[in-house]
Amino acid sequence: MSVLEEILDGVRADLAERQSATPLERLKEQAAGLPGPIDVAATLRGPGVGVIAEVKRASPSKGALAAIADPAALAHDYAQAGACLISVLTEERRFAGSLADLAAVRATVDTPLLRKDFVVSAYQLWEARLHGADAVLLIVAALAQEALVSLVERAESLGLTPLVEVHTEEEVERAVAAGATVIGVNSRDLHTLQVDRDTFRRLAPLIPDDRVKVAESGVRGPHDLLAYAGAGADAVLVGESLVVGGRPREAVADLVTAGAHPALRDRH
Ligand SMILES: O=C(O)c1ccccc1NCC(=O)[C@H](O)[C@H](O)COP(=O)(O)O
Repeated sequence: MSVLEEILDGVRADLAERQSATPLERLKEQAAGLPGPIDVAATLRGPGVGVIAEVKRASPSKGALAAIADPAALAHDYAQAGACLISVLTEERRFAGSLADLAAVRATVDTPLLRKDFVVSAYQLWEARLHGADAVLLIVAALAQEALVSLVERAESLGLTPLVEVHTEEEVERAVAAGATVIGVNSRDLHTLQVDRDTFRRLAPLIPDDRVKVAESGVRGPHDLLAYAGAGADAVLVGESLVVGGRPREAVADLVTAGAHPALRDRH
């Protein structure tokens, strides 16, 4: 069984428990009257190359990364440093995240938020909405095409922007066919966990120019952002290097400065 399949097994088991504790109808009632999410595709089309900063405590590839006692304080640092979107991992077993983290971050920053999880059901979209997300990750490798199309539509109907993640040529085709507006190329292979930054350079030309292109994983500093930008990225998603370096605010600020370079300003 691959790491991704193991993660998905755990996600489905935890989801079944939450669904039996709180039926979908109850979630919908709780979400009624919430302010509408921000249009994250429009945010990512802003000038320069945007920085999506991730609250990431642990990962299957590295184990524990950082003891983040106060995810809201970390997100506040990210926001102050100019991150255009904050990604909050909510998967509990392998990433040590939670929906409580997402809600705490929402209560603290106005920056748009991405619920970063392994979404397999519309129930998780309602949870995302209820806990303050503006966008949700949908991983093509984790979903059959019918489910992907349905989740893209359901997310958009709730005002959530789907960030549709791909890692292969075939997955790019599936994301485009599903109508994804924002497509993330993950340089990390979710089966082997190997990071190959060249993946973005290979796949980006296959993504139509009217879609937003996000380069995910493996950003160690401004030089990697600039390399992804040179290959056509509109934004980069960064986790590990921000939380292990001990200077998250400065690390995001350095990336934001690189992404705002005049040569990158009018690229959209
Ligand atoms: O990070 C992992 O080990 C991982 C393993 C299996 C599935 C997903 C995984 N990570 C999710 C991500 O895509 C990253 O958190 C995100 O792109 C940031 O990457 P990085 O900057 O390399 O931490």
